[in-house]
Amino acid sequence: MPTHSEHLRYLRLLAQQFPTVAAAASEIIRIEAVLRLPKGTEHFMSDLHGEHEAFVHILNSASGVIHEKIDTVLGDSVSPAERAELATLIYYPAQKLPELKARQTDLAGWYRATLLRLIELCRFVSSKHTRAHVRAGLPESCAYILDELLHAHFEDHDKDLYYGQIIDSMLRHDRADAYITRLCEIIKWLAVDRLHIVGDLFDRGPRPDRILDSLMAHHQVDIQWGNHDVVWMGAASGSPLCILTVLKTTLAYNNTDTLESGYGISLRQLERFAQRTYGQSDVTRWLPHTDARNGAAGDLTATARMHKAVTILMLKLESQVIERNPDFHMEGRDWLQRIDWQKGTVRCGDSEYMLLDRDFPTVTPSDPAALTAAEQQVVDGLVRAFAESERLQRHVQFLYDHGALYKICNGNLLYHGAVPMTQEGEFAEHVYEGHSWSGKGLFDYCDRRARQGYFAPEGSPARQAGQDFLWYLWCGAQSPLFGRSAMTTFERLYIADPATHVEVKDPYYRLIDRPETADKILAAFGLQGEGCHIVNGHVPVRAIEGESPVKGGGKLIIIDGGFCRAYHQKTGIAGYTLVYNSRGLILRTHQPFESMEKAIHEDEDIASKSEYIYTAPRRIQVADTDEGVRKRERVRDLEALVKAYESGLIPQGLRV
Ligand SMILES: O=P(O)(O)OC[C@H]1O[C@](O)(COP(=O)(O)O)[C@@H](O)[C@@H]1O
Ligand SMILES: [Mn+2]
Repeated sequence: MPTHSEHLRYLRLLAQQFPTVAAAASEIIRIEAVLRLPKGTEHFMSDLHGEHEAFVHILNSASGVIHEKIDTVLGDSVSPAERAELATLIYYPAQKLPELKARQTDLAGWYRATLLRLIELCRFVSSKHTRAHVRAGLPESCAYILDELLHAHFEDHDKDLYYGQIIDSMLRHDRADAYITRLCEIIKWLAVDRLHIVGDLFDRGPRPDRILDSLMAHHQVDIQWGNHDVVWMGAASGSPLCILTVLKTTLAYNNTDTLESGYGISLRQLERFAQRTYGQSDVTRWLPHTDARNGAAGDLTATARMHKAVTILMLKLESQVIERNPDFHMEGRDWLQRIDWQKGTVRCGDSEYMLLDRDFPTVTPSDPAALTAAEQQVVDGLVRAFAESERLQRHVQFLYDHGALYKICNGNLLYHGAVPMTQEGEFAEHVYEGHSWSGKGLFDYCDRRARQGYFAPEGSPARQAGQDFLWYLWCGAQSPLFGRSAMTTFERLYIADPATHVEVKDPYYRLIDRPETADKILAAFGLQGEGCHIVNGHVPVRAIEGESPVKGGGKLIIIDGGFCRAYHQKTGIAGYTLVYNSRGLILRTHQPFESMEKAIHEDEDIASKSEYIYTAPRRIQVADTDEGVRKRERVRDLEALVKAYESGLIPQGLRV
């Protein structure tokens, strides 16, 4: 609670902005009007995994929201094919506009019809917003005309004539393309207020860097980090182990483009080292995943050699990190210390297994975690290249600025992985740095440690500890971003017995089938009530086996977007996204996306099914949202200011 004098000081500051009773009162009236508007639409996606084309399509189409608006506004008077064409134009104006223009025999007529349709649509999507909000988002060059088009009244004059005149003059001055493009952008902007990304932007798919560029251009986005994101954040922070881990996945998916073209990180030095060291080795086991083997045979062999080189480097650095972090309790996964170099076997759990690859030319058995001089050089070069990639640094800075381990927004709790639990359904306790953490406390602790890896002073022990923790968040058994017993990368590469490949899910994933688990988690994060839900990513939903993404009696939804092509066979469906508008929470089920090429030229949209999983008892207003809480506080302050004016405590018209 502020003291009386602090409060007065604050009111005097507010008085600078609203110097009279009239000014303060009209601001109160304006805010109260906004509070009664319907809540803006939120759009949720997760597990994008570098599939930028599918991501851009879902983003542009707002998971089908745009198409629905078109259907509502234009209805049956316009054919389905023309509506689909208009939808494509809105999604991809730069690519679709030239194509459509080239096809017209009466171009002026087409311009008129298209502009009129876009204006109608724009008026419809702007109806939930105040005029000031819409005006603030209009590009300066077109602001005046667009404001006129969107807000003109036609009580006493002819709308068609008025629009007709404006459009004619746009055509005469060759401005129609610019206005069409602007209108398309505004429709997308107004249709979705806020975008939530529930983790895993990186890995497997080709261009996560392009996804990040799109997100950075978005008007309002937040990110809940996934395990694949934190390891890239660790890599950009300068953690050698995180760098090798992201390289391992990148090479296994033959995605060197992400690094070389996307981030300007050259793999030449690594490639030469791999050629020198493993040139004579059989690297068949190290070839990229079968569905990622596009490229010449020679290139694939070079990739396989690099894959092997980084894996062995990764194992060495894992050994070092595990040793210096007893808190992680990962000694059982310190593989290089568990190998019998003479016999060529490894101890996994209580059993001994033959190694499938016994070729370790860079390992000294007495000190297996030590890097050779040549390996150290490769690692140093990579650390420098990651640090010097400006684009990667910009992207990771953005992930820190707009991201967190979890988010609470308008009654919903969003996180990527799991809240670690005991078999009995209690929040599991974990001791780090001598303190025990669980539930929300564990999430807050992990968030702090993740930031430490990037923000603690260069070269400090705190920074290294934070980076080690970023790696733990990627694969640790108690990491809320991972939620599995172990990441069995080593076992899959080196041990034939498939029983060792199993990753056991945290009890959380069983317990979320019960409604009380979701309620317990929500309560721990300070949320309760009908409208509160948990939005979770991370695990592909096996729709093919009848699994539903809606758990906990409807309180928890797993929305792995299923963008990852490599997983389509497992899920039998592309995935899920969520839309939360003023009427409730809508689950969208999407079929796989073919390509942007097809979407643009054949108007092929992603087929989606949509179902309400929560219907609000009445239309949700801005007043019911987090923004509404802030606005109501503002109203209270302004009312106090009015009182202060009326009682003479603060003189009106005061300027300092
Ligand atoms: O299928 P891939 O790409 O080889 O990777 C498998 C690994 O990915 C993981 O599933 C983690 O990735 P997700 O966060 O996307 O689930 C690990 O549990 C597993 O070891
Ligand atoms: Mn994940």
